[in-house]
Amino acid sequence: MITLTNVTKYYGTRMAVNGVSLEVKNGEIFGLVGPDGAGKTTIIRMLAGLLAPTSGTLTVLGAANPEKIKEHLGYVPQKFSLYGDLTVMENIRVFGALYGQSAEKIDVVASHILGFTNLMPFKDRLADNLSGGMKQKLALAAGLMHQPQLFFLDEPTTGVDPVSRREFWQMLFKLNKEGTSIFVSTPYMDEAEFCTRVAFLHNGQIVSCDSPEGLRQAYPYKVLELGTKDRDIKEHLKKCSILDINMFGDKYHLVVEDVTLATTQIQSVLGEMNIENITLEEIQPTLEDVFVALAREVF
Ligand SMILES: Nc1ncnc2c1ncn2[C@@H]1O[C@H](COP(=O)(O)OP(=O)(O)OP(=O)(O)O)[C@@H](O)[C@H]1O
Repeated sequence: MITLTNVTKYYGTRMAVNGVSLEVKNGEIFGLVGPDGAGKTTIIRMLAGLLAPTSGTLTVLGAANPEKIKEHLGYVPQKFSLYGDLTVMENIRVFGALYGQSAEKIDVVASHILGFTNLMPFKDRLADNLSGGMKQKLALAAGLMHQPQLFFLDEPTTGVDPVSRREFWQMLFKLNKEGTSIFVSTPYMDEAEFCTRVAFLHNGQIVSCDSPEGLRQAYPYKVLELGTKDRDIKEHLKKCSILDINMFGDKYHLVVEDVTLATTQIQSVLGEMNIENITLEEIQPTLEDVFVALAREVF
């Protein structure tokens, strides 16, 4: 469905994408995950036919130039422009018309898509008056008006609240189940869990690419989760056999090689300091743990 072979992209002298090769299969929800500036937008724009690689080759739905098959591609850019002074339905109709569909077809597809995205009750609301999450849903709806086979979404949930993010992903699952392949970029590690496969991008390079389960299995360490109200924990645990300490919500994830040794050391240190009411248990590494470790190796 998508292949990239040794694709590099420069903007002037700045290298944004550095020798990326990957393959995405029909039916996937493929996630491109990485921090700001990693090169996610550049890759998506090349795949959507809006930018040409500086070197390397790519194919999308078998075409070497995605521009030629754009009627089969959907693309929701990071900053999607809706018409703020038009209603939800009017926006949808405009995007349908842009793709050259007849008025009758637009009405049929619009009803389906507004139902699908739960936007029907808001069809007469001005786009400017929608919440951030609803604006993103409208962007998705607009991008679906020509019923693409392959859908590119560039950070569709950035700046959207956690509940709306979940709803948005439910929609992507539904869309995928109906047969649309999805290529989505996100800076949120928790969203990587929702993808069939994930490529972690760092400084324009793919550092790792696998299923969430595969990425977790390749993780070479163990993770202990420590719950404590103490906020100087890094300082206290300096002498323990811990490779890295990262905060996750109100807990700490301690990266260790030997769970038994580290547990004994941590309990002893915290006991000596009279730090009480702690919880300490080994947990499955999250993808965030995996990516933090990968990023550390790269830095
Ligand atoms: N038009 C441009 N001219 C020059 N440099 C650019 C241009 N667009 C992007 N870059 C640079 O290329 C690199 C990759 O940018 P890109 O937008 O693809 O990353 P990203 O992962 O999508 O990040 P973000 O979420 O911040 O957009 C960055 O260093 C960025 O500053």
